[in-house]
Amino acid sequence: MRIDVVTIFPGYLAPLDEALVGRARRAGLLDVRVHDLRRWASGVHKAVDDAPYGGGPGMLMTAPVWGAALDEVTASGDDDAVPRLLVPTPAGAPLTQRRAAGWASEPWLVLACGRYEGIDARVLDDARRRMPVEEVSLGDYVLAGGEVAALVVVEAVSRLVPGVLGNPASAELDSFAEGTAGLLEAPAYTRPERWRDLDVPEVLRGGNHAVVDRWRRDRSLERTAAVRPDLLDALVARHGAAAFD
Ligand SMILES: COc1cc(COC(=O)c2cn[nH]c2)cc(-c2cccnc2)c1
Repeated sequence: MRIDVVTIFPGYLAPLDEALVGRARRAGLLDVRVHDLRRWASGVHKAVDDAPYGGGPGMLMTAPVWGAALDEVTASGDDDAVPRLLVPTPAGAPLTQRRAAGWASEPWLVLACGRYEGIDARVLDDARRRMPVEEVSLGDYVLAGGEVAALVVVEAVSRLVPGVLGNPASAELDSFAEGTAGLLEAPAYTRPERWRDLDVPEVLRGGNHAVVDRWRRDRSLERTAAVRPDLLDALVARHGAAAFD
């Protein structure tokens, strides 16, 4: 999978050289390219922003700069390959595991990192004429730019790309993955068996997998009911009382 990230702060994407994503890049599983948007800005100041029409606070990133950048980045694929353009923004649809899983099977993603108050709307309108475009929100808060959100999206997607995770089964049992039917993960333990007078639950130290699975399911239900009752409502709506089996 190829992932391009366009930003005025390339250094913000340095963590993509580290750990899971860094290893996957070096193993040739991911082709991640970071581009400095100012490459496509003109003039001595390489301006990428201007005042919003209609007034309002702050500045917006201009269409000509983004248009030139996306034209070059999205034209650099094999033959006539077309990427999916993802734009982190508070005005986007929520990032979910399901959406990340869908993107993990795409051959090519481009992430556009907004700064200031955002990007001239015509940039996405124009891009939609040539490629799929999705706006994605990490949550109901405002960041200073899309770079941190891009790191989240790249990591959430990359760990689902075949071969990237050493143990693919762990992705199956993520919270929110289909494998756990949308419940939060149960508390987990490892050695030592006793630590600061706290013991690992007895049931986990036995070998009975059916009993362990039941215990984990019960703890997941408890935890989900306590912190995410909305997920439980969705589960019951989907499966009825069988959700608690
Ligand atoms: C592309 O347009 C954007 C992008 C971003 C960066 O992303 C986030 O903040 C975010 C992504 N998920 N949740 C939050 C921020 C603004 C923005 C800034 C100030 C006022 N209003 C909007 C605009």
